[in-house]
Amino acid sequence: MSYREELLRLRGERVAGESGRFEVINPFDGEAVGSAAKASRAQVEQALLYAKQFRSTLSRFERSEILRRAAALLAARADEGARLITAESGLSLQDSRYEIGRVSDVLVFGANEALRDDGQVFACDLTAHGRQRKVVSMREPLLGVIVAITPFNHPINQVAHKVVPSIASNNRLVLKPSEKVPLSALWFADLLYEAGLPPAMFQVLTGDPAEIGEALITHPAVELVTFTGGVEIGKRIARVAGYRRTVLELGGNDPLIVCSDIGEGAELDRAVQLAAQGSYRNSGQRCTAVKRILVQSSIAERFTERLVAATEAWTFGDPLDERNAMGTVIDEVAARLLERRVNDAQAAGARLRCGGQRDGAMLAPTVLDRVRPEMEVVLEESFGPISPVITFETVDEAIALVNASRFGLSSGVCTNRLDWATRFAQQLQVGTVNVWEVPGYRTELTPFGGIKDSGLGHKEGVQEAIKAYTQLKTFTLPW
Ligand SMILES: NC(=O)c1ccc[n+]([C@@H]2O[C@H](COP(=O)([O-])OP(=O)(O)OC[C@H]3O[C@@H](n4cnc5c(N)ncnc54)[C@H](O)[C@@H]3O)[C@@H](O)[C@H]2O)c1
Repeated sequence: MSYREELLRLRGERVAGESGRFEVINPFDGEAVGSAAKASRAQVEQALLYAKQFRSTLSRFERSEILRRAAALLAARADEGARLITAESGLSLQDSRYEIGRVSDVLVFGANEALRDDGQVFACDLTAHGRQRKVVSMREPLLGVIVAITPFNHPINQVAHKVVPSIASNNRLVLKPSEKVPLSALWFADLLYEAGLPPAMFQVLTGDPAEIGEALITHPAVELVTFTGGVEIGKRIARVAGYRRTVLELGGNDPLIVCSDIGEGAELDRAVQLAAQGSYRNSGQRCTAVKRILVQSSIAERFTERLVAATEAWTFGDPLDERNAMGTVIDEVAARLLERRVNDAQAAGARLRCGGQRDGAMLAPTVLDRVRPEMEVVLEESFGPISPVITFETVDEAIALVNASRFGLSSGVCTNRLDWATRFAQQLQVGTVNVWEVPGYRTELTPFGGIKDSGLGHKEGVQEAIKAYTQLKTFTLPW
């Protein structure tokens, strides 16, 4: 892949950053993939004012067509997009291709939702003091600008989940993508412009978050800040955002709970596959990756043996090699942190069953058992390919273990007992309970998001994001 020298997407033009440039490094081989512009605070102001003065008059049909054309362009360039994601993130091509498929779904759902008017008509003669009137509800785009800030772990899909609902609802959005993976966000922006998107509806500012972060969050033109990323930055945004809407999608520490009623036959293998996929796909860097595996003690040893076999069969290495299921984590600093947590857990009594080796930003898929809840590897979000196995005796204990976490994003449950599945669904303090699926299972359309430190309960997913990006106005009529 040739070196990409990128510019801002500002006021409908490609513009150099007033604060210089930064390099984007391939985490696998340490080579520079390209460089991106550092926007200045003055350029943040320019972008926001340009967006603020623009009011889109695109019809539902026109917005839907832009998104459909973008989906067609993406399909035609899927390989190019996947290779760019892999080059700047170290994710395997298998993972990157999967991500492109998800982005396509976001575009298609966005195109469909753009055509859907969810306005309601309410009769008013429903009570003794009612009257012969009607209340009609309708959605309008925000008056102010949307600012979106995205993390590194799904370089294009995180961006798609912000901008597609914004286009579908006729808003204007300014994006600051992760400085670790800015190139694929800019590539995706160009694809949307080519599909006919007016540039004022989507601008991209790359740069140093320490320099431009606060300006993006506090400028008076900004009505909504939508952020996906870690808890620390998310809470900081909540503190400084002031009187404006925020949507915060933060970290997770999701469990896969494996109950003994499934036995030790084929269903145990199914649970093992879910554990491995949930832990290692996307290099374990999903907010909803399996970060703790809770196994009922009577089947724990058989489960762990088979998980070790599945983990040793998980291919990893050069992300561009199509045979490898897994590439690197985002950088060596992240890999070293994971390695240290694995070592600390061992020192505190956990047993390393396989993996644990690190080479640069590459951490081998790793299974630990005899893990206790107070070990850092499970107490904190460990954003990488680690399967820590914790045992439990009763359903009550499993629920208490999950709920003791400060996170509350999603969960997966392997049981065939409806009474247990129902208890988990009712009592786990999380945004999602997936029975016989990984915690990360979702469609791009459906509501998604966490509680506690994982978020304030505002949901994403194309449909919910459109709700967050609009104001619901009512008008009443005398009939
Ligand atoms: N809940 C979800 O939907 C979801 C999805 C994916 C990832 N995540 C979380 O994201 C995290 C990993 O991503 P990350 O390491 O890129 O997260 P991060 O919090 O380090 O960075 C996220 C974004 O915030 C920006 N940022 C940093 N400092 C800022 C500041 N002072 N002001 C404004 N913006 C600032 C970064 O540049 C980046 O664009 C994990 O915790 C993961 O769980 C959550």
